[in-house]
Order: sequence, then structure tokens, then C-alpha cells
Amino acid sequence: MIETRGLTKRYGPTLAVDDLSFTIQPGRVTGFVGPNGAGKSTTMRMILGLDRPTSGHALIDGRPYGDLDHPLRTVGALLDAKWVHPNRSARSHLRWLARSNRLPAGRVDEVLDQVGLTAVADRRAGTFSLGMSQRLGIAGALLGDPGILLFDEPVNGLDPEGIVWIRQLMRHLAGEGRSVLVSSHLLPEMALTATELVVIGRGRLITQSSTADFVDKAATSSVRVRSPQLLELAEVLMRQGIEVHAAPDGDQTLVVTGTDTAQVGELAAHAGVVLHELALHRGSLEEAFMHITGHDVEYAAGNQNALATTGR
Ligand SMILES: Nc1ncnc2c1ncn2[C@@H]1O[C@H](COP(=O)(O)OP(=O)(O)OP(=O)(O)O)[C@@H](O)[C@H]1O
Repeated sequence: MIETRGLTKRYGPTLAVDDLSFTIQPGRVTGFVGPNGAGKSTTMRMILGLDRPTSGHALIDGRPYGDLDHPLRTVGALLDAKWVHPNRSARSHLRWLARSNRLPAGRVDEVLDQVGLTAVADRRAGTFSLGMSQRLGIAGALLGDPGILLFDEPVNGLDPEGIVWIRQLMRHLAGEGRSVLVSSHLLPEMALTATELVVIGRGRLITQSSTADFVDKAATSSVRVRSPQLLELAEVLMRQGIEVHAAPDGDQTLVVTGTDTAQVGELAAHAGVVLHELALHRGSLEEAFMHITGHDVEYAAGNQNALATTGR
């Protein structure tokens, strides 16, 4: 379990992390979501004892990272995939890591196999693609078979195959009962990977909830309905006080909010209105994020990699 309480980090005038409190439970993948610059990396570095909080604290299984008896057996992390010495092979890098942390040498081949790097284990890490480097970083995180894992933007720069692989690995690790915290500014990706979300903006906690609740509460669902008798349909719905809009992208299509497909279908049937399409459009995680964060997305909008501009 990871716990932060009142975690705060100030760099000169910049309040990078501001009074952040959250708990990361075992057995699930928790997405740590926020725009670029929201404070995700700084928070993860403080959890791992690489940065000292200005105030507050971060605990791993109830203790600060620095007090852990066997850090690599307790928590594994992928922060920067390119920190490996470029002249070292993947295998010798992991052997060095195992030796310096008193981990059994046999783990090296196991984790190489787990991340699919066995065939290139003796190649210099400097020749690795970003995807291979990410896999090597993950191998390092898994070396001590820790119950807690932190991954900072693990899918950045990966090809679709690599993204699917990481997604499945995270779920698998959580399925084994580990706490998995994965940061990303890519909301659609987090919607597919994480069952729990910690959402931050400008260093502050915006919300912590299950992914499903986050979307349900924050994003408005709407009903899309196509009919050759569009005006009649609109009148029928409006008479019930239901809000209708013309769909921006479709002829003969209305977007209806504040109701569900059943009510629209039944009202149409009673009025003898023919329907060609009746579909529920669920709000996306991105819409939910924009709805909840408001100014935090505006804050990110100038950044080309930011939340507001990702995905669709
Ligand atoms: N070492 C540092 N010195 C000064 N400012 C820093 C330092 N590290 C981070 N910051 C600032 O703290 C804020 C939070 O940065 P952080 O990297 O934690 O955000 P992030 O959510 O991880 O974003 P990204 O995905 O872009 O890394 C930013 O304004 C950043 O410029």
C-alpha cells in the first residue's frame, strides 16, 4: 500500500505538489492522471525517496522509502527508461542491479523472460529502441518481486503492440495482488488500463475514485437518435421537457440529453415516429476530465502533449 498525507513540494516559486493525500490499494491498477506539469513525476519521486517533500509525507507499507529494509523487494519503479548505461548489456545491467541489492542472480533470466527480452539480453542497452528500454526498465522494477510497483508514463513513445503488452502486464501484476500505480497524461489509455484513478491538476488532488464512477459522475451521457420524421420526434420529446439538439455530424439526427434510450424509444413509439437509429453515447474519460478539472485543462491547453489535446 502507498499512502501520501499532505504531500507538498515547492521548487522556488513553483508549487509542484500541493497538499496531496491519497491511498493506493493492492490488487488493482491505479491510474495517476493529470496534464503535463501537474506534479505526477515529482510525487512519484517523493514516494521513492528521490525528492524530499517540503512538507507532508509518503509512506510505503507504512514506512518512508528510506526506512525500508529491502527497498527493491518492497517497491519497484520505472521512472526513466533511458538511465541504463548504454555500454552495458541488458543482462549485465540486471545482474549488477541484482548483486547490489542482494537479490538472487536467477531472477535476472526470469524477468528477462517476463518482459520478452531474452533474445536480446546480451545486446548493448544503448542500441535498444524506446520500447525495448521500457521493457528493460520494467524488468529492473520486477527484479525484487515487489508487492508495489510504480510506472511513470510507461507507454510514452511505444508502438501499439508495446502499449497492449504494458496494459496486460499491469493488469496481470495487479491480479497477483500487487499495488500498481501508473502515471499518464493519456486518458483513453488509462480508461483501458486502470480500475481506479487519482486525478491531479496543478499539484492538487482533484478526485480519487473508480474509473467507472469518475466517468459516470463527470461526463454527461446522451442519446443519439436518427429518424426520417425528425421534426415530429423533436416536438414529442420537447413536449416532455426533454432537451434536444441537432447532431453536428449527422443528417436527420438528434442528440438528446437528460433521458435514456428506453424513454426516447417509448415516446417515439407512442407517437408513431419511425426510428432508424437509437444509441446511447457514454461520456468519455477525456470529457469527464475536462468537466471536472475545468481550469486545469485550460492550464494545459498551451502544451501540445497535454491532456486536452490527446486522443481524439
Ligand atoms: N527539479 C525541478 N526544479 C524546478 N521545478 C521542477 C522540478 N521538477 C519539476 N518541476 C516543476 O514542477 C511541476 C510539476 O512537474 P512534474 O514533472 O512533477 O509534473 P508531471 O505531472 O510529471 O508532468 P510531466 O508528465 O510533464 O512530467 C512543473 O511545473 C515542473 O516544471
